Amino acid sequence: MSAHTTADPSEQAPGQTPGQTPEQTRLSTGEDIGAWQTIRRGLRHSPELKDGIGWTLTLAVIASVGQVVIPIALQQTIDNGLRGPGGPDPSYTAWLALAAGLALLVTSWASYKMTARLFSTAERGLATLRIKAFRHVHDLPLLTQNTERRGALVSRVTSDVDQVSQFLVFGGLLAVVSVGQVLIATIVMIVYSWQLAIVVWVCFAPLFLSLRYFQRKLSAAYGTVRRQVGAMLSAVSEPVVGATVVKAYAIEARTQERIDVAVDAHKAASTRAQGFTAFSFSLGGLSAGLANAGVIIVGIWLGQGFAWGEDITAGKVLAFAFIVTLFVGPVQMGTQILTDAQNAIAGWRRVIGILDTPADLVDPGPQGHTLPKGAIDVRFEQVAFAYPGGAEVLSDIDLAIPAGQRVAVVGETGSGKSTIAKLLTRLMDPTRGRVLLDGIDLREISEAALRSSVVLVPQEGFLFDDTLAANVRYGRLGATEAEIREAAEAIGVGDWLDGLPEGVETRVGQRGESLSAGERQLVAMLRAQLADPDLLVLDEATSAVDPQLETRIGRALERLMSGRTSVTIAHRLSTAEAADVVVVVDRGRIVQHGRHDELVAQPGTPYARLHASWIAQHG
Ligand SMILES: Nc1ncnc2c1ncn2[C@@H]1O[C@H](COP(=O)(O)OP(=O)(O)OP(=O)(O)O)[C@@H](O)[C@H]1O
Repeated sequence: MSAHTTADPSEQAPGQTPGQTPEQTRLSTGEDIGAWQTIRRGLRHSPELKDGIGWTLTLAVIASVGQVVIPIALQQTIDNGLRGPGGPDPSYTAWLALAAGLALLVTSWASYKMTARLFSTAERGLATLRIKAFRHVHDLPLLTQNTERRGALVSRVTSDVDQVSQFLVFGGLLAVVSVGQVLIATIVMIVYSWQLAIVVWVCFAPLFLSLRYFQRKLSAAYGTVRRQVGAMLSAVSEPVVGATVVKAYAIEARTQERIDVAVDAHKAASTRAQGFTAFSFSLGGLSAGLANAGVIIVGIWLGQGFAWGEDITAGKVLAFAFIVTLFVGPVQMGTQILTDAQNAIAGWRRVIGILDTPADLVDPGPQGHTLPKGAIDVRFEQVAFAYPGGAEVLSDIDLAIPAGQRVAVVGETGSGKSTIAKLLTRLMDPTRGRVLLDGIDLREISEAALRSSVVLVPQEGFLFDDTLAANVRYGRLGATEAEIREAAEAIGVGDWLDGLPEGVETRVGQRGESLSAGERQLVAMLRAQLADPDLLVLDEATSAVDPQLETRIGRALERLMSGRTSVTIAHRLSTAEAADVVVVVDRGRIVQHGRHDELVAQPGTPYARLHASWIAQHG
């Protein structure tokens, strides 16, 4: 199969640094979704986030109201308990202290409950979002998945969701409490002295007025930060996946350079975003300082009866100083929340972007056709295919394969053989024409029926880090050990299984590294045999294995194909020789079709040339 099929696009774009946005991505970036729309849609995707919100808000209000108990108690103690008309009143002061203590207990309990609830709701809601996004990634056609760098894709369902979670737990909590505190602090300030309340609000006005501006700046800045996190993860994960190549070619320095560029790009984006935060935070500090000074100066002025004839008490001025801190804290925190919110929204957008990307290989579902059991006949009718943004790589493909026939597809590298296999197994749909199985257009066959009747055995079947049995069961979930054995006997690999240290329970290691290349092929065949397809599409492995194993693989293949229609992308002369029909593909077109001996007898044709080169290589 061509390297393009599974290669990461970033590997194909040497000029592109990891810090750059991969422009070829076909996954929606979500960047055109507005902030409010993101929140609305995010909540729709994770309805759990709204569960019990009423009670959580009530707890938040209790927690906020409790905050003003101290300044009010202080004012009452000073003005009525200590400096009351009849002198100090200890029992009144004691009652006040008791009431304040009780209020504080309730406030702390409410605050604890609210935090716990926010934590669990946020985690539940976001777990759903993560699962949904990940499922959708599975539904996306391979072609779309492969346009996004893997690290970036992973970051969308991991670190991007984490940002949302962090914000919802901490920022969301603080936002609720802060708004409550500002409102209550304002009410209490107005009750105590509307003039001092105006002083405080005037000092904070510039900050409030500039919030919208900062929000826009921060939104853009954090959009870049989230993108760079994805780029950084791909830059790091790629060399880990390709560690063998990195080591074999001693390209650690170049790889490190790519990582350094990605890390630098991320640092630059983060620093820029935090610059805005620092500025708005300082503006908050400045406003707070001004408000404190203003309250004391104007308070004393009013207290001395210099202005508006107000008679403000010492208790009120002191209470005011406390209330200003209640007001300042949340407002300053607000700027931090704004920052977190922008980071979270940028992350949320990218997750929603995944969900927005259409799964363009539409599954007709239960309404779709199923295929009757038994060997399948295949027809390509005027099929053409172009990869997105590229020229046609297959044109005018007409091919009829009767049920049970064994077909070998041959051609030069890059001629389009693997593309035919991908169309036949509906990993992609043709840009023109139709592919029919038993006379039914592939697009009308339900995905479940298709996958149970048609199996693709790729050149390098991916093995998961698990036991051999678990890997083979991807062919038929729930297959018993006896069924696995039966399948192994059917393709003649039972004795090989017995020879493994722990039989079917032998662990295969990451990507099957504990097995040899040839053994991995046997596992792939066993998996296919267990799946029991009616149409088998094989991309013949090119890796050379020892002659004994080669014979065993050949025999297993032979048995695997028997009684089924099979289409093999052949790289070996022996496979073409053994096939009922050989199809020769040249530059995206079928140029020859017939039995091996007929074709080889046509000198000067592409098949004759291929044949000559096989003979030259293998004698
Ligand atoms: N994902 C892709 N995106 C863009 N072009 C692609 C992609 N995959 C393959 N191609 C192009 O399509 C053409 C046919 O590729 P294909 O993989 O079908 O060839 P092949 O005959 O199977 O080659 P090989 O024998 O080397 O595996 C080639 O020109 C290739 O560059």
